[in-house]
Amino acid sequence: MVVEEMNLSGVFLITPKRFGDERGFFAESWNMRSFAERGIDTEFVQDNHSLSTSEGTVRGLHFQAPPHAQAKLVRCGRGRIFDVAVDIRRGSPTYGKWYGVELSFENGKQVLIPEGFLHGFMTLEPGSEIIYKCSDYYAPECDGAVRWDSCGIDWPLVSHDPVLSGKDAAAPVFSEFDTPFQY
Ligand SMILES: Cc1cn([C@H]2C[C@H](O)[C@@H](COP(=O)(O)OP(=O)(O)O[C@H]3O[C@H](C)C(=O)[C@H](O)[C@H]3O)O2)c(=O)[nH]c1=O
Repeated sequence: MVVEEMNLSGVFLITPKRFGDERGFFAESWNMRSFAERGIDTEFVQDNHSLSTSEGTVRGLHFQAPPHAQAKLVRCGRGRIFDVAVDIRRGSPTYGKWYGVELSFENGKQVLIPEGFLHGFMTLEPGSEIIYKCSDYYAPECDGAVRWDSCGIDWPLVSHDPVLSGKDAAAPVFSEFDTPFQY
């Protein structure tokens, strides 16, 4: 397993080892002990799985506010996505900075996004699925969102306007957003 810390402190790119043979491959997608040995000791309590049927679907940018803030360990089980994290911890030296990476079934990469970050992604192929672990349970009363196109993110170009949920289309822009997180 290769673990790299990204330019946003606390955001890690993880590439589990794949054991290939004539049947295909095997990989440990998460192992608490192996991750802790590499400095990632986040405890997860919920696993999520979403399918986006269209290329150019954007889900995000979302967060859960304290006391139910979530760290997430995100991987792409089918297809390809551009996954993004944005630092929204007031007082952070990287406040408002974003990090994006392509996650795919092919590259098997995962991204660890700490509490205090927005998370979102754009699908780059139809039928893309993400599977991601969360460090706290779903708490709709703490759910929050910022408009996907208001943080200066260099999203990949797709051939049409993004497919968005009503919630995401109506989310506030970053400049009008009052973060609940303190660095
Ligand atoms: C997140 C969540 C949702 N739901 C229910 C609530 C809705 O009835 C339905 C769809 O929820 P939503 O439209 O919020 O799903 P996404 O737009 O994929 O939201 C997620 O997408 C971004 C990328 C994230 O990082 C978050 O985990 C999450 O906000 O699932 C649950 O029952 N449990 C949950 O943990």
